[in-house]
Amino acid sequence: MTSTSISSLSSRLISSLLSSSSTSSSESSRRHFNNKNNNNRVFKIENAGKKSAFRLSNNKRKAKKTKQEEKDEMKRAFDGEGLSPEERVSGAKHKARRWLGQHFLIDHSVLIDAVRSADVTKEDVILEIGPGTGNLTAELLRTGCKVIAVEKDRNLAKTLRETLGKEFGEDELEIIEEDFMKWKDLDTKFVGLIDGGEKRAKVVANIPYNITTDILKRLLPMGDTFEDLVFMFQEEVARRLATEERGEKMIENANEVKKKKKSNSDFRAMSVRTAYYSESRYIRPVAKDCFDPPPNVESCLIGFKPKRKEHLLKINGTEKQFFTFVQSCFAQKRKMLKNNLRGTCDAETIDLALEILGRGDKVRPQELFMEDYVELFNFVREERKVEIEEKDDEDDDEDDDDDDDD
Ligand SMILES: C[S@@+](CC[C@H](N)C(=O)[O-])C[C@H]1O[C@@H](n2cnc3c(N)ncnc32)[C@H](O)[C@@H]1O
Repeated sequence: MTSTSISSLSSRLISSLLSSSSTSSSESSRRHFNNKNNNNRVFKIENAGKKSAFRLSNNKRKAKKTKQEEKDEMKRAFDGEGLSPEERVSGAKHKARRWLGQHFLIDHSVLIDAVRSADVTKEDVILEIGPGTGNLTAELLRTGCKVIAVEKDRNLAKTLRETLGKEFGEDELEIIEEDFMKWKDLDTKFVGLIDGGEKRAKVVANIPYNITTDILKRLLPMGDTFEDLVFMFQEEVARRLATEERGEKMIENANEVKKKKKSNSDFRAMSVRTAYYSESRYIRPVAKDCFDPPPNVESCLIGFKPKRKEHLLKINGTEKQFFTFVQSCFAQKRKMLKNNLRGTCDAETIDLALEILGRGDKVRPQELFMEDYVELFNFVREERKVEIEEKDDEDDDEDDDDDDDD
C-alpha cells in the first residue's frame, strides 16, 4: 500500500502550558487571547516542510482543491488491497441511523490522515468510539496496533464481529457493544496496558456530533491514560476550541478586524477547558461528500494531546469548582467580565481581580487566556475566600444572544 498521503498534514501547537506556568503572575495576567504569541490558539500546518497559519474558514476551498488528489490516493491505496471504504459500507447492508450520528467515512485520504496524525504504530493500543462499518478500524489495524472498539449499534457490532473481528481475532480487535457514555470500564481498561504504564494509549474516532463535547469532557482529564485524541468534529464546534493566528499584521483593513472579532467570539468556557487539559491541533478539513450519508455540516479532524496530571496548572479548589467558575465568567459572553462575576463575587473582589488582570475594567470573557482564568480563580479562592459551587455539568454550547454592554 502506498505510504503517501495527499495532504500529509502534520500539525502541532507550538507552545506548551508548561512554559507558561513558569511565567510570573503579573505577566500572565496581561496576556490576551489575541496576542500573536499565544500559541495555544495557533494551528500550524506543516506541508512539504512549509509551515503556514491555517484558517478554518478556508476549509471549503482547501477541501475542493485536493479532491482529485484524494481520489487518486484512494485508488492507489486499494489496488489489490481488499475492500475499499465504499465497499465496506455497502457490504454491511446497513441503513444509517441518523439518531446515532451514523455518517460513515468513505474517503480513504481522511482515514489515512487520522491514523497518521496520531502516529499509530504496532506498539499502540487504540480506543475507537463508534467503529461503525469498520473503515477507520481497518486502517488502524493495518498499522499492527491493537484496537478496542466500543459500538452502541447492535447490528453494526455484530457485522464487525463477523468481518474484521474474524479476520483479526480478539488480541488485535476487541469489539465492545456498549454506549460509550455509560461504559464503566473506561477508567480501568487502559491502565498499565502498554509497557506496564510507561506508554499511554490513544483515541482515534469518527464520533457522532451530538456527543462530541461530552466525549471530550470525559477524555480530556485522562492525560495519565491517553497521550493523544484524534476526532472528527463539526467545524463550527472545532472553531470554538481553537482558532487561527491573529497577529497584528493580519489586521490590515476593516474586513480583517471584523474577521478577528468574529473568531474571537467563538471562544468560550469549553475552550478554556480544552486549553487547561490539553494542547490542541487542527489536522484537516473534511468535506461532506467524504461521508455516506453526507452530514449537513462541514467537518474537520482535530487532535488533542492531554497533559499528564502533574503538568496541569495548580488550582486552589477542585476542577469542578474551577469550571463552574469559568462558566460563570462566560454566563453572558458578550457582556463584560465584571458583570458576569457579580453572581459569584462581591464588588470589592471584582475590582481587585480586574486590577490583577491588568486588562482594564471593560474586559470581556473571550479576551482572556486560560492562564488568566486560573489566576483569577486562585485569587478569589485564596485571597478573598470566595465559595464556589461544584456544578455537575454546564452547557458550553449554549448560544447566548445577549446584547453587548458598553
Ligand atoms: C459518524 S459514525 C462513524 C462510523 C465509523 N467510525 C466510520 O468512520 O465510518 C458514528 C458511529 O458511532 C456509533 N455511536 C453513536 N453513539 C454511540 C455511543 N454512545 N457509544 C458508542 N458508539 C456510538 C454509531 O453507531 C456509529 O457507528
